[in-house]
Amino acid sequence: MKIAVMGGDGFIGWPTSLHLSDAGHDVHILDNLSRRWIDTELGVQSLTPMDSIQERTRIWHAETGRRIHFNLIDLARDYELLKNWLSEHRPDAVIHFAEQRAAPYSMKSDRHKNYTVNNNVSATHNLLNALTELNLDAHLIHLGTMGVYGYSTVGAAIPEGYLPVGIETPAGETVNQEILYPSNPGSIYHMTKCLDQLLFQFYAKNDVLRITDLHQGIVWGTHTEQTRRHAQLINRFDYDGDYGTVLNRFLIQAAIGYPLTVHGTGGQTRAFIHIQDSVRCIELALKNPPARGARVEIFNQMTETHRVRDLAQMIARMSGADIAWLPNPRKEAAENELIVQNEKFRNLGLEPITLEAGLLGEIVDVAKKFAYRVDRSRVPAVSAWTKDIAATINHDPEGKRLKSVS
Ligand SMILES: O=c1ccn([C@@H]2O[C@H](COP(=O)(O)OP(=O)(O)O[C@H]3O[C@H](CS(=O)(=O)O)[C@@H](O)[C@H](O)[C@H]3O)[C@@H](O)[C@H]2O)c(=O)[nH]1
Repeated sequence: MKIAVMGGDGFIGWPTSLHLSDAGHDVHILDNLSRRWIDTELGVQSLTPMDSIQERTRIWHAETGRRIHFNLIDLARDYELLKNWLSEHRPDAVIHFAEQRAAPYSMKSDRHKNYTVNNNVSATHNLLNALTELNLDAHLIHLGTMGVYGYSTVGAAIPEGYLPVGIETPAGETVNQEILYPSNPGSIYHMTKCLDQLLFQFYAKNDVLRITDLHQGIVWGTHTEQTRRHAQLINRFDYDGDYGTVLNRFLIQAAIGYPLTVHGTGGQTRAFIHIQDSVRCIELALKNPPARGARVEIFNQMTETHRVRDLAQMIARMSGADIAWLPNPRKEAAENELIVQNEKFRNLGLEPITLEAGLLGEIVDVAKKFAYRVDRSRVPAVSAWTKDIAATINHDPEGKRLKSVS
């Protein structure tokens, strides 16, 4: 297949591009390199040393003989460029990662909120609009988030995208139907993914686009089979307070002797998936497109759920690290349960990498190896969800804002 990977220079886009190229597909990356600019804005860098995208694709070609093509295109701003590219190349599938994906970054300031909404919603809409205008029947796979469901569960399992409901008619009969699971975003970033869902629903109905939306949990790990092949193919690894996700942050914190930064009581339960399984799921989705005219196909792309404090305690036991119980910079439920249905990928043959089996290897491989590259001052998460919360947590130097360390 000819596949366009929008955002193919990012944390999941890059290993996905390699994985699909390795599987024999003709891969074309479209990316505006915004993650690299945001690193510069924030004054942080990936834990792992990353080469330019041109250099990465050159090494891939030297290693495998396969070409991955790179196009510097901004989906949100360069509509005509995007449309011209799609018109010329007419890909069989488009994988859409080209969005600002960090919740803390999206909450940093009014400017960051505007950027995240404008970038994410425009990128998604431009893509849908161009596919429709060009009459291009490419399967669109979008990387969505588990966060669209929210975390105020009532003890019931979260279905894969659609909720069966019974509505009573005036005649007293019950009409059964399935509706898109009610959105309940916890950040501006998550809100943009909820808006994406509506855009998909409309275009699938109105213009019979074939769309798959992957509601992914928190990704951990950094290597995939292909990124291990050469030092310069390595994936990025974010550890800073804005882009670092919880488990990868705990791993690097343990490696550098920094107390594990648990927000609040650590009672938040979240869904997780290893990066290797994430790229496998994307390939499975690619092989199983919805029919033309079908509703948006939705998968829950996660393999395990864990409570944040349980993860911290597990890593503390394994590594001897301390745990810091911090005031939570986010507005979120202090404690929640989370049960998620994920049978669709399991039925398609996914055999997940478990945390238990994979975790130690990740600590040794990546966190310890590159610990010397960490800037400790960039570890704290200082982006606050409200002005009131900001007043209580910001401007505290390392260590001083720890409520307690155990
Ligand atoms: O040092 C930290 C960092 C985070 N947390 C807590 O861990 C939980 C998860 O935070 P996270 O930063 O790992 O994940 P999140 O902000 O939800 O976003 C990440 O995970 C999402 C999937 S999900 O969480 O919505 O399932 C993806 O969509 C996003 O792109 C990705 O950045 C939150 O309760 C947070 O307060 C800590 O206790 N300590």
